[in-house]
Amino acid sequence: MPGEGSPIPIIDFKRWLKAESPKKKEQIAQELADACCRVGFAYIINHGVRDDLVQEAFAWSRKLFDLPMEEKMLAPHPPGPYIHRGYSQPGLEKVSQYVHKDGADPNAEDEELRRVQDYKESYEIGSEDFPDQPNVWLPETVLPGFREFMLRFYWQCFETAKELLRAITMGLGLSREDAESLILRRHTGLNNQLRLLHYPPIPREKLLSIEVARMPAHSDWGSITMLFQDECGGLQVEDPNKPGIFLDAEPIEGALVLNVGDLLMRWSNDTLKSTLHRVTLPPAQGGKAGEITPARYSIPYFVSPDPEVVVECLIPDEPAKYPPVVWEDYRRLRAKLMYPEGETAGTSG
Ligand SMILES: O=C(O)CCC(=O)C(=O)O
Ligand SMILES: [Fe+2]
Repeated sequence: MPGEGSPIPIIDFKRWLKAESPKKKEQIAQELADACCRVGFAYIINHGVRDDLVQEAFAWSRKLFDLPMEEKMLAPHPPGPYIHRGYSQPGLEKVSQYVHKDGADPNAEDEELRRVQDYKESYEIGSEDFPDQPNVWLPETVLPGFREFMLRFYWQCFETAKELLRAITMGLGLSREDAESLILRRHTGLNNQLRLLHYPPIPREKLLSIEVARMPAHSDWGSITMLFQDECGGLQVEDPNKPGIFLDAEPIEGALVLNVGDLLMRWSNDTLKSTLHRVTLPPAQGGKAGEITPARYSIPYFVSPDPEVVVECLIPDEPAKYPPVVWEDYRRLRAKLMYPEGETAGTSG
């Protein structure tokens, strides 16, 4: 069975959602927090997002990316890195762990980073109640029902996200009251991001020779990420015991992949790990010359606090490893080189 022997633990979240006693809840919370401390990643089964909704989300995603380019371009990602919504065609977004250096020329840094393009396309969706990041929708006639479904899915995912956040923070030792006031209340759902991702088929050699990438190694920036992936495979997670070595995080039917982002790492003073991960060749392929790697679809849901929230060490009696940071400032710092400054979808790639 995929996942067997993997250092990424499989957690049955029904044991939290349907726990008969606070003691049982505590147990599962500790298991989850332990996975987040050791690996930063866990497979979550019985997570509470209904399977028919997940399947429908993938069906919509396929429909969206199957549209002709001119139609997808009716919902273009706005110019520059700071508003992250709408459609990005292959080559527009460049994922990396690189952070803009003060005083450096961002154009030169950007050119260097973009030598290897990410061969993927994406569509980003947020809540409708957040004017700083307005959604960019396709005209309803192009994909009738898409908008309504995606917003419903967004809020469904948030229900599970809140429970996961609750369990992780209580597993870390926070009282229920502290978990609510310090973490949950700062995550109203306003500022999450639902991302549809499509990695088109590509000759294996192009990925092997790093002529192009699917998604290079990076940590996620926010609090937690819930990832739904199709059966293709290709997600890899850095081995917690061997830096630089990446392990396959093979898809497990019905499971979502949970990972800790930079903010929970900072809040917990590095107790919780924000682990590097990437998307590359799927495992166990024949490797014949000219072989084409199949298309891959994935749907991450990034959970973040509200923009003005200050993130600082919550662990008592420990010297803070990171200075306090406002989430929106940190997001901008990480976003700066992901999209060419001032360039809009359609003028790149
Ligand atoms: O496509 C995937 O499986 C991973 C996506 C991811 O890591 C991201 O978008 O941050
Ligand atoms: Fe990621």
